[in-house]
Amino acid sequence: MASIRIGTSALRASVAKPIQSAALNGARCYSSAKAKSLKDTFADNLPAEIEKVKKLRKEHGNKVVGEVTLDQVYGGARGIKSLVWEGSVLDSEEGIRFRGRTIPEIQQLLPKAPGGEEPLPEGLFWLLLTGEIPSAQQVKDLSAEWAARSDVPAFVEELIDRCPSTLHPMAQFSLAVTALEHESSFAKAYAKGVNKKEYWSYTFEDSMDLIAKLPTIASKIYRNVFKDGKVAPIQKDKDYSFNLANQLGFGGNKDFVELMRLYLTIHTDHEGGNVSAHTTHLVGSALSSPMLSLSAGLQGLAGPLHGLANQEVLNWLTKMKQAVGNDLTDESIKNYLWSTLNAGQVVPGYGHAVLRKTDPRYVSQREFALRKLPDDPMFKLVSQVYKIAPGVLTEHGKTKNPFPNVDAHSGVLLQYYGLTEANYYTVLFGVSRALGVLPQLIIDRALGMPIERPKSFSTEAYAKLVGAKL
Ligand SMILES: CC(=O)SCCNC(=O)CCNC(=O)[C@H](O)C(C)(C)COP(=O)(O)OP(=O)(O)OC[C@H]1O[C@@H](n2cnc3c(N)ncnc32)[C@H](O)[C@@H]1OP(=O)(O)O
Ligand SMILES: O=C([O-])CC(=O)C(=O)O
Repeated sequence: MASIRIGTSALRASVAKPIQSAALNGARCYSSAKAKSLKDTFADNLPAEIEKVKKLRKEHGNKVVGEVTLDQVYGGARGIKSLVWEGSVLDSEEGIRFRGRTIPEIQQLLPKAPGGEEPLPEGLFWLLLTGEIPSAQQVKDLSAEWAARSDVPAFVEELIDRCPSTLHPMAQFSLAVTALEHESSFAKAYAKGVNKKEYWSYTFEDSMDLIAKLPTIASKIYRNVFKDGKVAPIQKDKDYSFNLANQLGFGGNKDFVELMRLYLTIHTDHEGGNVSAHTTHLVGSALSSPMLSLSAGLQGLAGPLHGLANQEVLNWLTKMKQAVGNDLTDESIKNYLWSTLNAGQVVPGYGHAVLRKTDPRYVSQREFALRKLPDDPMFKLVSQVYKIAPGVLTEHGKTKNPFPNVDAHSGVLLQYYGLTEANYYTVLFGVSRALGVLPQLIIDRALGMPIERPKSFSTEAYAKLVGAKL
């Protein structure tokens, strides 16, 4: 015990100093007099976290954690244990746990807005980064801090204004996030030759700035492409989800604001292997700034097998209604599912690389719908598809998971409140995903994680490896 304490305090000294010097170097700190700030909380916990990993590796570093088959190599690395992700772990049957907590648990535990029912995503960001449930005051301070950092540089707004409205919102989003590189304190500090031990502090500052600016950027894209181009200013005394809802033009609807709080909370993190999280981590491992790393992750999220599936689901449902007309019987839905499969297409919103049961994120959205929009015809259609699709997909016999994922439900909630433009939906997913992948980037830098570089072989080389003749 004593020796761990000595080790920890020595580490604490070596980490604490650079934090101070980072602050002196101009890295911003908005710590509250009332409650311990997020940065201080993370910094105080860091020496013990570093020590934990050091000890684990020292004592067990040479233990085998898995073996890899040739099928896994050709099968999208499914199931290969090769990443470290602290924020969440995904169980194939149970679904996601954020720092050990299920979605219903975080709905209970995380602070809510006054009069609100859903957790504030600020709280989940705190939990993902520190492993601790923040107090209501800490979450309030974080909302205020993000609001204070929300100004978007004029050239980024102009860049968005210059995009043709036919450029997909996700391409505009990742473009704008890439352009924020101009503001990166990490990139500037690195260029000046900052000490490795200070990387995390600048990564933290960049991540906070980046997250703070996303509602204005996301809303600018929405308002430019679909409305009058005007975006309301951030209200400094309001929470992140209220501001996003308000800037999109839906701030007057309390239920939509609540939906945003739920939506931004549940879409954050899904362990490290999904395309957006893994890409952000991979690009970040080259010490690219948080802006460039997140932008890369967003570009992965924009693929139809990943986050873009939420737009595909609503489009698919709309096409089904057009094809089938008002006769939405179980039989006609079944036939439509088969026509999708027989055309060699996937049923969007169904299946998953890891999950083998209904996604608990789907369940939490369904519960929201049952409370707020039980009679909406699109919700009823989604529910009817939920009854039929698993059976059809099972009979089809290809997918390992015939149940719905998060994307099967999100669009139907948004369209109910008037956000009907499906090809915008993944931008909202991206705002939330930033809150999940950036904590890990900060942790990666704090733990000094190395550049990622797995081994590849040619088919000939693999054949040789397994003793096959081609
Ligand atoms: C936030 C998220 O990213 S959640 C996922 C969002 N994506 C979607 O909803 C798109 C539809 N779903 C899919 O395409 C897949 O289920 C994925 C991409 C999510 C997972 O892919 P995999 O892990 O490869 O799934 P799985 O191992 O079950 O695939 C086996 C076969 O079933 C097919 N399959 C999987 N899901 C579906 C589906 N929903 N509809 C039709 N076929 C499917 C695969 O295309 C694959 O076919 P192939 O052998 O001809 O290549
Ligand atoms: O885990 C995955 O592969 C995809 C997913 O659901 C997510 O990233 O949210």
